[in-house]
Amino acid sequence: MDRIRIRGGRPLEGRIPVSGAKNAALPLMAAALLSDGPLTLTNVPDLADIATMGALLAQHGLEVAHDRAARTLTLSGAAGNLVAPYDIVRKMRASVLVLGPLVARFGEARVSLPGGCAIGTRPVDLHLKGLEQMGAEIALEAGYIHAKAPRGLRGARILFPQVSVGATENLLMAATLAEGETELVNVAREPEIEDLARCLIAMGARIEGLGTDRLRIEGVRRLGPATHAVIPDRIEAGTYACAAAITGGAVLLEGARLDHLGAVARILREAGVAVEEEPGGIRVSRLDGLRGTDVMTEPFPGFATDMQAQFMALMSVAEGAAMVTETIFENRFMHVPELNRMGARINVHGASAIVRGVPRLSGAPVMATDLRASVSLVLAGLAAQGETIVNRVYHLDRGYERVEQKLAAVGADIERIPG
Ligand SMILES: CC(=O)N[C@H]1[C@@H](OP(=O)(O)OP(=O)(O)OC[C@H]2O[C@@H](n3ccc(=O)[nH]c3=O)[C@H](O)[C@@H]2O)O[C@H](CO)[C@@H](O)[C@@H]1O
Ligand SMILES: C=C(OP(=O)(O)O)C(=O)O
Repeated sequence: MDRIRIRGGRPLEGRIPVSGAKNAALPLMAAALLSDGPLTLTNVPDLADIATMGALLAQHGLEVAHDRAARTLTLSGAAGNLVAPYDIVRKMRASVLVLGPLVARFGEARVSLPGGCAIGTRPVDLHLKGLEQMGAEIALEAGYIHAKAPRGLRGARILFPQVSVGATENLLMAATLAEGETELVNVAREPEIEDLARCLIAMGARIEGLGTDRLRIEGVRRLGPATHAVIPDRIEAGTYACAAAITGGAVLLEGARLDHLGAVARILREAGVAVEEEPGGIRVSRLDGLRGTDVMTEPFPGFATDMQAQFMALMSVAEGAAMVTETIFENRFMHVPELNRMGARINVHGASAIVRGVPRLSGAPVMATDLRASVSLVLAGLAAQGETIVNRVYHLDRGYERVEQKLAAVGADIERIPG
């Protein structure tokens, strides 16, 4: 298994290109099941998760043409096999996003239950209840969700008791081919949802309410071909903003969008980081010292849970204390013991962590069990004195494209050790 070696202490200076968003690209790929295509996606990041979703769609029967150099993915054909097997779904929870499109288009699907993961139990009850409201019959059999709607789905008014990104995406896709009107209320407003809706509209779907917490979808008989550019990855941008800040550097995040950062930009500014939009992207630089700043994760436009671990790494070297409260996932503090091994002073009390800033972290061998926890250790390593080895790099490869190359290009002493 590959590892990453970092020798910390170098301020990052220069430009970092921001890739297309993983969490936008994955549902967009699932949307290809709704038509014969071709659906051409541009600005697709080259990541392990994209390869996994490509393999899932290929085994459903789609033709998947991925031109990595051109960052383009073309998906065409109709699904012949309606089963999403455990072996693929277990690798990536976003696989469950094939459920809505398959049932809406083919009247049936068998999708492995994704199960829990390192950050929490992550049930899919809201996805299933919504599909039931649209007329699907759902049974759980041998670890699989079996959904049937032989006469197709019908429009419904679905009120989400809790904001869910994945359930919004699954039901939005399903509703595009349902008979009649669907109203989705209290939907997630993450930029990835609007990106999906725009692509569906380009395919011929009728959707209103983009960017709001209420989506109205008038079902159509069929969807057609489209070409769509994936939005820039706001979490990758936020991560590299923290990298610049933790090293006392200044970088231009090429292609990043300030309106997609939501509360992340405001909180970084409160912490003493300059965040300014420029024609080519977002410029981030640390002003004087970092200030301990409290933060609570919330659905968009609140502070993203996917930025919590990175911000905690930043706060571990800030002046004063910060309270970091995680409200989305029940177990998303696995980075804490590892950061503490690097000299951080963090205590967890239930859903909150108190971070008491220290003047300096020290390098250590570390590992993490999920994507954002892993990258928070990379950030800590960039600021730490001495050498840090981050193990289990496959977590990073799920969501960060060429992380070591992008950071080395702006002055970090970082390399991948194949193994
Ligand atoms: C591929 C992708 O885009 N992943 C993102 C997506 O995950 P994902 O779509 O899985 O996250 P959700 O927004 O659905 O989850 C939010 C909360 O709702 C709960 N819940 C969700 C569905 C459900 O049926 N029942 C239920 O109880 C979850 O356990 C969690 O506590 O949004 C998360 C929240 O911004 C991000 O951290 C993930 O990076
Ligand atoms: C939690 C994440 O992804 P997933 O939902 O695919 O696990 C993430 O991107 O931080």
